[in-house]
Amino acid sequence: MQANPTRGFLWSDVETRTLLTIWGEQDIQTALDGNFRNSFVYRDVSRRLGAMGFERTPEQCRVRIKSLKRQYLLAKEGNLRNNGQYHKICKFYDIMERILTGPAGLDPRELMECGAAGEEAVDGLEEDGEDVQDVYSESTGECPYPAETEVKLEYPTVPIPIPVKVTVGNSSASVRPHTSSHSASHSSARAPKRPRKRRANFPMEKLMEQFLEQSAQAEDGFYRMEEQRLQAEDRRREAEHARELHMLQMLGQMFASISSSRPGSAATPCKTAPPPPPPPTAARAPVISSASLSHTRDLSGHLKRRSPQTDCLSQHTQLLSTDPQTLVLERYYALGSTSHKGMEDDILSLVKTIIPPLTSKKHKGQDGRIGIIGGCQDYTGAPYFAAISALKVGADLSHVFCTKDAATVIKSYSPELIVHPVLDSPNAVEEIEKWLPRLHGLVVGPGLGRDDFLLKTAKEVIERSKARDIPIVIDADGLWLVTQQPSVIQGYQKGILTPNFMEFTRLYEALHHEPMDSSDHQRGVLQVSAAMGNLTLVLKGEQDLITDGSRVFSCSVEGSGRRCGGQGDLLSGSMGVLAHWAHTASTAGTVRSVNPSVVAAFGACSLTRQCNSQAFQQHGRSTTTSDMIQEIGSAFKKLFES
Ligand SMILES: NC(=O)C1=CN([C@@H]2O[C@H](COP(=O)(O)OP(=O)(O)OC[C@H]3O[C@@H](n4cnc5c(N)ncnc54)[C@H](OP(=O)(O)O)[C@@H]3O)[C@@H](O)[C@H]2O)[C@@H](O)CC1
Ligand SMILES: Nc1ncnc2c1ncn2[C@@H]1O[C@H](COP(=O)(O)OP(=O)(O)OP(=O)(O)O)[C@@H](O)[C@H]1O
Repeated sequence: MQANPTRGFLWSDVETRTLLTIWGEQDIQTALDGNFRNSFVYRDVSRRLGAMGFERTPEQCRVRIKSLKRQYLLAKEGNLRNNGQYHKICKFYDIMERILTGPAGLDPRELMECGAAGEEAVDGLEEDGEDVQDVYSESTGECPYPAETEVKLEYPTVPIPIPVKVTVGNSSASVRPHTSSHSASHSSARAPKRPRKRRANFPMEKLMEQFLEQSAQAEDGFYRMEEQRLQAEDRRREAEHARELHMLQMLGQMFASISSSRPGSAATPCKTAPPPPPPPTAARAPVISSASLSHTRDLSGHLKRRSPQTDCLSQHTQLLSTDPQTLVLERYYALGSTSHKGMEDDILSLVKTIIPPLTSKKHKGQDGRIGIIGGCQDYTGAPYFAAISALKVGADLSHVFCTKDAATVIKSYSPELIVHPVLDSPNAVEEIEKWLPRLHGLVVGPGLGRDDFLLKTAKEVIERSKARDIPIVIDADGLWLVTQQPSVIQGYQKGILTPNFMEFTRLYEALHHEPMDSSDHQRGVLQVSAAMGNLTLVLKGEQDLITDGSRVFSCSVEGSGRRCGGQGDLLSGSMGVLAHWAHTASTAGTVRSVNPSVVAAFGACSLTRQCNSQAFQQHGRSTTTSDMIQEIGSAFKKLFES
């Protein structure tokens, strides 16, 4: 996804260039040309800009263009006079020049003669005070270049000062550059009429030029200060986050040492998972001294061969680790996948570190925009469950890309969802791709169905999302697609598969061409993950088994005996958000030595099970997925915010 580094009113160069490219398009220029009511055109500009990954309101686009035009006109003036300073005044001079003087563009002389106010008029919108020229021309009704305006006065012959009022914000200044008698006598004395004065000699123009230059400098200065303020704010937040992380790490160390000193804990027979086959791709962030590695360092630092038995001792060696996160996870592996309250608490504390703080400094969208690919005539509930769960977990916006006939139904379930009826349209991929730059996470499969065309579309969307480095959770019918064509997601480190037992069996058999040994799920998940290029995999069931091919984590937060359709959709929708948060935290260095996809998967499994438990306490046998969704808020708080 194209990052938008701009904040608030600051425009980055790349954003400005994108805006100019859009604004310079023939249809936009034609629509603007001579049109006084142009708000609809800027709505289109804003929409196109959005599609390129930059969120700006139509008004922001309009004001920015005005500002650029003002700089361009000023620079043009300088350029005409060959003082060579034009590029200093207008950074985007060349682009503006190309647009405004190109075959479809406006004649810049025309702009200079008449000012830009006409073209920039907008339905019912007030001027913003930014464009001094426009304000000037509006307040005086004159062209902003007074040298080009002939002033003809016949009476009186005594000198009368002509005040020129320049209004900026609340301040105004009266400038008396010349007197009427002076100009009147000059104009009447001349025969034949003198050619137009050179504008450079006209004091009013100089004044205006100076004024505009100063205002451009002030504007730049303001943006610079604002940028610095925001950077300082970022640094403060990062420091705060690092402090919190440090506290958590200390807690992790405490847990580790308590557990290792617990009588008999080191002697607990270890249920070790067998080492997985070597991963097909050079994998991920190092998961140090994993039990799956064939070597480890002993106390004296020598490399020695490791047997499965020595894994039982890893609780001791891990205490030497300098990285508390590694230390915590290492212990889980040593304990195998049996449910262990301490283990779950510890890994939940890692999940806590990826959750973005809620602050008033953020704007809508920053905590996540999630897309669900699914929803067809037969299945409208599944995509709804996934999308609403993403919102309830904390995503800011949730999009559903479904077939036409499913769209109205899904919309009617919830006004909170943004529903695109595009999945079965002939240009579905292009329609969806337009939104990809704005999405932070994708969930493919809930209610997708198995229609060939829809699966082909889903495949193409996965490919394009991978190219944009978007975390992708694949569930339900998306897994059907993966079973047919594993390469679609193989080796993609931001991919997570969430099969139920049935889906897992299909996948296993497709990859290994032999029946699965259903007595050893741990071995099975390690094999499938490794065959998929160390993809993160969640086998849902009585315990959810989570692996990235190097170790297996088990989530057995207490749920209930109630199974009903849609629980898996709640899981995949919430995982979409957590995956985005986890990868963001990983990029920021908050999650180290841990596969962020695994952290996200563990968080989503815990949350789903907690929701199930809470809903069951209230509704018992009649618990449905909707009841579980109602519990997301309090379950999240209980698990991750207490
Ligand atoms: N409200 C909605 O709109 C919902 C729509 N949904 C959507 O439906 C679509 C198809 O999904 P799916 O899960 O029904 O299809 P699939 O994987 O072929 O399973 C078929 C058969 O497999 C079996 N089976 C399943 N789980 C098993 C297990 N753990 N262990 C053992 N066996 C197991 C079981 O066989 P049975 O018990 O009947 O013999 C089951 O009948 C998909 O798009 C999904 O998103 C759902 O999200 C629900 C809510
Ligand atoms: N036997 C079980 N005991 C406890 N919890 C379970 C059990 N099976 C599933 N779950 C919980 O339900 C979640 C969803 O698993 P499930 O097998 O229902 O997925 P699914 O079949 O893909 O769901 P969907 O109906 O949405 O397609 C799991 O992550 C787990 O939390």
